Formats: sequence, structure tokens, C-alpha cells
Amino acid sequence: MSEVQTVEDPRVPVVVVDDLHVKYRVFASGKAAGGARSGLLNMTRGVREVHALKGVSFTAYENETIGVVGSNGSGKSTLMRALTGLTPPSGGAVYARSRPNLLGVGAALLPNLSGSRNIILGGLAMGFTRDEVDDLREDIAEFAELGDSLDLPMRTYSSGMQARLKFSIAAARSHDILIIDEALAVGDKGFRKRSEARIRELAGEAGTIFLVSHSMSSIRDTCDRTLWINKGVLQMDGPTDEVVTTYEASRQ
Ligand SMILES: Nc1ncnc2c1ncn2[C@@H]1O[C@H](COP(=O)(O)OP(=O)(O)OP(=O)(O)O)[C@@H](O)[C@H]1O
Repeated sequence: MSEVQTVEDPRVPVVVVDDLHVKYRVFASGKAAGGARSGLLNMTRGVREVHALKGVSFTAYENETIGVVGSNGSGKSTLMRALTGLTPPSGGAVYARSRPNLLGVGAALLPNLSGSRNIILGGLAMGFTRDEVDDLREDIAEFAELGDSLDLPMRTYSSGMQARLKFSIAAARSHDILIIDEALAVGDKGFRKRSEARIRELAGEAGTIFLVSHSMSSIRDTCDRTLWINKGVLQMDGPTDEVVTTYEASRQ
């Protein structure tokens, strides 16, 4: 009699993506009906479908920090939006242990309020209580290193300064499943180093992190596993070094 041996996988799955398809319907303006002067667009000939993800499947486990690479328009952001539930699948499914959070509390921040007020607002938007926000304010301000600028309205900040503030607020709490889309590409070198270190800390706090970036050094420094998305297909999924090396070679 043959013996069937089952090997238990000790890893705990937190996100399962199963044959995920995403299609967008876009209205391409094309040539205006009746000539450009009529000012009317021919909507019937202009509907186009973009098949942005074509059957992507993978499982992400607890404590993994996963890089997501691919050329412009390959489907990385679409995949991340589908993970958060912002973009509905047109086929397949996404299962997650808890709702993945997209790093960035940008939508909750108000340009006319000062950096300090936005720290409070962003903290509340992330689900902290008022007392918790009061406890964290100093830490967030210190991490952002914006000095006196924190008293100025956020609209006066450069894009790098805004990114620092958003990162500092969002990174103040550990998330079960966290998605960072290009967050490291902004800010200066010093801030990038500190944000990478903070991401590693967050990853250590039992979270699962997805990092979408065009910076291969950020991916190599931060991620143990990497997904390469190519034209809507998961081209490769494996240890970061192997995937990034193959991806870079493909672009020579
Ligand atoms: N809201 C949308 N409506 C229509 N098409 C879209 C929409 N968002 C993305 N697309 C299309 O889907 C495809 C994948 O785009 P996506 O933004 O996911 O790529 P990406 O890999 O994140 O690109 P990048 O590296 O440039 O940020 C592209 O062809 C893009 O034009």
C-alpha cells in the first residue's frame, strides 16, 4: 500500500488572488462626428476595452514584503487597486484576511490646513482615537522632519514635502496588509532611507507589504519576493534577486 504524505505549509496566507481579470471600458474620442467643427464626439465608434489584467494568480503570506515591478502601463496599479477593492474584477477573485490599505491618506488631507492639523485629520481618518492621535503627533512630526513648515498650509508644500507628511502619517500605524505605490520614489535620499527602514519595521510587525516601484534598488533593499507584471500577465514570481535580474535583462 502506498503511503500518501502530506507536507503542511507552515505559512499563513493573507491574500489569495485567483485568476484575476480587470477590464476597463474607455471612450476614445476618435474623430469628431460630422467633422471637428460640429463639436460632437462619435461615441459609438469610440468605445474601447482595455484588458489590463489577464488572469493573475498568486498567494501572499504573512510577514512577506513583496515587490511589484513592470514597465509603464503593465497593470501594477490596477492589481493594487483590485487588492483594496477599489477596482472590481471582471473575472476571478481576490480573497484577503483583512482589507488591504493603500499607503497614503492623501484623500483625507486638506490643502488649506496646516501640516500639524493634517496630522490630526489623517490620524483620525486612519481610525485612531483622538487620544491616540495626541500621543502620536510628536512622533509623526518628528519623522516628517518638516520643522516650522508644519505650521504652514499644506498647499504651500513642495510635492516632496507633501509626500513626507503623507508617508509619516500613514506609516504611524502598523497595517495588516499594506500597499505602497511608488511612495519611496519621492522625497530626498535621506528621507528615502528612513522610509525604507520604517517599512522594514512595519513588515516586522507581522504585516504583509506590497511595494510597487520603478526603483530596483528600493525593491532589492526592501523585498524578499517580487512579482513581475508584464502586459497584464504575471510574468514571474519568485525571490527578488532572480526576478529583478531577469526583469532588468529583458529591458536591455
Ligand atoms: N481608469 C482607467 N480607465 C481606463 N484604462 C485604464 C485606467 N487605469 C489604467 N488603465 C489602463 O490599464 C493598463 C494598466 O494600467 P496601470 O495603471 O495598472 O499600469 P501600471 O503598471 O501601474 O503603470 P505605471 O508604471 O505607468 O504606473 C494601461 O493600459 C492603462 O492605460
